[in-house]
Amino acid sequence: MTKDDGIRDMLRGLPVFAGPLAEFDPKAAPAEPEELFVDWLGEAIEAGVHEPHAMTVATVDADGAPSARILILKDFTSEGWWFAGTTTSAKGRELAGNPRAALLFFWGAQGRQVRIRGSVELAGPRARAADFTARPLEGRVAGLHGRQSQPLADLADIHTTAEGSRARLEADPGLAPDNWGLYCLSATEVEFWQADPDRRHTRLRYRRAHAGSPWRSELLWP
Ligand SMILES: Cc1cc2nc3c(=O)[nH]c(=O)nc-3n(C[C@H](O)[C@H](O)[C@H](O)COP(=O)(O)O)c2cc1C
Repeated sequence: MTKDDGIRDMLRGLPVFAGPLAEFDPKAAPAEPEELFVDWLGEAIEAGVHEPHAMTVATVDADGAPSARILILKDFTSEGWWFAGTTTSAKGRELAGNPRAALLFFWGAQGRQVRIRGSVELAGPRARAADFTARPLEGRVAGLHGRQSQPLADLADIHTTAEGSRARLEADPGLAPDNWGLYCLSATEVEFWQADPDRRHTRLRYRRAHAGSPWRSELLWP
């Protein structure tokens, strides 16, 4: 047996949909996906899912090449799903060039994923600064440099920069980097996926032409 065979066997031996899984009756689903998202998020929190507000955010670069990373969901309002990071990071540059993204929530213990697609808008300067200043001190210390996604010459630079940032924030707690970005994704497509131990998974997709138009939903083959 080669080393590769060992990895394949290990992977194929891992359980999936081990449960106990959540249940989902699409016939009882609300007319709008926002309500169902809030229900599922609440159930993930209640079930003790680790970081249930962490989501994969996928963007594309100027060549159409996709890129994905985990971000924290900062808010969910009638406008959409909010997240934050710097406007000069890879994701910030990609969103400036193509303001569309996909979000993915995976709540594995319940056998659930929610897939969201839509357009993204950058909030205005006051909302962006307010988002930064509302962060816990450690988050502000870590983010004040505004150099997210730039090459780092030496690990020690993180510590010296953090010490400098802490001193600046202690002197002026209202400081925020100019390139702090707060983004809102307005969805045109939201799909709820519920695993079934017998692999008869349930998929319910909502779509609408644009924000403000009515949602239509349909079941999909798993
Ligand atoms: C659990 C978790 C939460 C994260 N939350 C954020 C976040 O809210 N904002 C952020 O900019 N990066 C966050 N990150 C780091 C990103 O995944 C990523 O490394 C960073 O945003 C740079 O990505 P980019 O180079 O594609 O712009 C988080 C990472 C993890 C694992």
